[in-house]
Amino acid sequence: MAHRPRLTVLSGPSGVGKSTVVAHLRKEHPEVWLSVSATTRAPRPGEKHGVQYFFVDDEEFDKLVANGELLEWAEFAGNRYGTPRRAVLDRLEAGESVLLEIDLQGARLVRASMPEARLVFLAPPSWEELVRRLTGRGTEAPEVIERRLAAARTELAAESEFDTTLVNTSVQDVSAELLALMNDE
Ligand SMILES: Nc1ncnc2c1ncn2[C@@H]1O[C@H](COP(=O)(O)OP(=O)(O)OP(=O)(O)O)[C@@H](O)[C@H]1O
Ligand SMILES: Nc1nc2c(ncn2[C@@H]2O[C@H](COP(=O)(O)O)[C@@H](O)[C@H]2O)c(=O)[nH]1
Repeated sequence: MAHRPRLTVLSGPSGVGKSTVVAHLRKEHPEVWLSVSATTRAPRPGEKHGVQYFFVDDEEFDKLVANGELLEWAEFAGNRYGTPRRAVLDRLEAGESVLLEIDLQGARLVRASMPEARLVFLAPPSWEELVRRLTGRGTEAPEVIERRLAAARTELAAESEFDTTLVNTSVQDVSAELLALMNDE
């Protein structure tokens, strides 16, 4: 019997390894469909429009919101991020599984509008390791790292709102666990 279509939301503090885990999962299982969000954040070196994000300016983001084109959106550490609604609904309606990688505020909004969604929290092995990963990534200025760590304290305190927690000690192990959850009946 085919597994039923499922919306899976992966959240967790900035730097915990969400993108790394999802990239590993999709390399081994290219059939896993990940929603590409819109953001007002500037691209990091190597990021491409339409691949990691749809990079838009404030005016374009305002239009997406005004036209109801976002399933959810949130402001995170000084930038706005949102999930394009149509692409997600098309896949769910076609019976396919969908993966969203979004922040806590977005996860709460999805839970409110689509209670059947499965919410997965990715946790760091320790606070010190989270700081090491976020700092070691080398993509944000020190003041942005501070903002993201402040948000991380709030996100870690909300872990109990999620259906499942996965601890990101090993990228390989946790991506296999995530796939198993997505395929779970
Ligand atoms: N299991 C792991 N062990 C060691 N380092 C890891 C692990 N997972 C991810 N990392 C490293 O941690 C850093 C942050 O990872 P990543 O960018 O995937 O985090 P993120 O949760 O997507 O962050 P953000 O929410 O800010 O986009 C990267 O340098 C990545 O290589
Ligand atoms: N609510 C939403 N959050 C999103 C979305 N896309 C990404 N994110 C989250 O934003 C932060 C920061 O991401 P970064 O790429 O700037 O490091 C992180 O927690 C992402 O998961 C979205 O569409 N909606």
